[in-house]
Amino acid sequence: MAPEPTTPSTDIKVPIIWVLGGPGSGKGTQCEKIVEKYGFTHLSSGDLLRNEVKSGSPRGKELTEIMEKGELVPMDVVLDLIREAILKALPDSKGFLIDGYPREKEQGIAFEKKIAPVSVVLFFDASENTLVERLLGRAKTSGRVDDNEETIKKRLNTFNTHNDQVVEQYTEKLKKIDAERDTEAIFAEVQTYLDPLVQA
Ligand SMILES: Nc1ncnc2c1ncn2[C@@H]1O[C@H](COP(=O)(O)OP(=O)(O)O)[C@@H](O)[C@H]1O
Ligand SMILES: [Mg+2]
Repeated sequence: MAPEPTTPSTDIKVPIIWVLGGPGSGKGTQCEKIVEKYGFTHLSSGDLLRNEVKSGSPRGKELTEIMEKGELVPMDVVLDLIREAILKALPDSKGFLIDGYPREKEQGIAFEKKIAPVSVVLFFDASENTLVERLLGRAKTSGRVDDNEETIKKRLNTFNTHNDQVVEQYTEKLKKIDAERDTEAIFAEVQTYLDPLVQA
């Protein structure tokens, strides 16, 4: 394997899309549809973290404790995992969907500094009632340690504390999308933001 560059990978020419929204806002659902149409590489920070946990590494064990509390894991860990995954997929990728990252203002700044500038920020906006309802529905089948009522409340609280500061850094790039609607209506709007990125 080639050694990792120590400066931002200025050779990333494909679009980078951040997918933001509270837990249960439909990020994963929309990313699936985006992958199907655009063939982008989907990287969910949550999945990367959960895979690290499964690997049983010391880093994974530390993460389990934090995730069970519904808190945010240290920024460098997430960014390293995302960076490794991007570099690995880069040779064949048409673009990257970064699902659930950044969760904090500093994470966004660090990403653009260490990896590459973001092309578009999709923010799926839904009320707290909607989020809780959907997560309790997902809990029946997901098997996720954090899909229970107590942790859900903490995750929503964590999200609400940080998200405003994340999104207020972006103006033109930020696309705030009403995520209370059905999946197809949301995806129709999503396409209006992504189509321009892939036109020659
Ligand atoms: N637009 C929608 N309308 C109703 N339910 C939805 C919608 N989008 C997603 N869901 C459901 O809500 C739950 C959470 O969706 P998910 O995509 O996993 O959210 P996230 O990745 O943002 O946490 C899932 O059970 C999913 O099927
Ligand atoms: Mg998800």
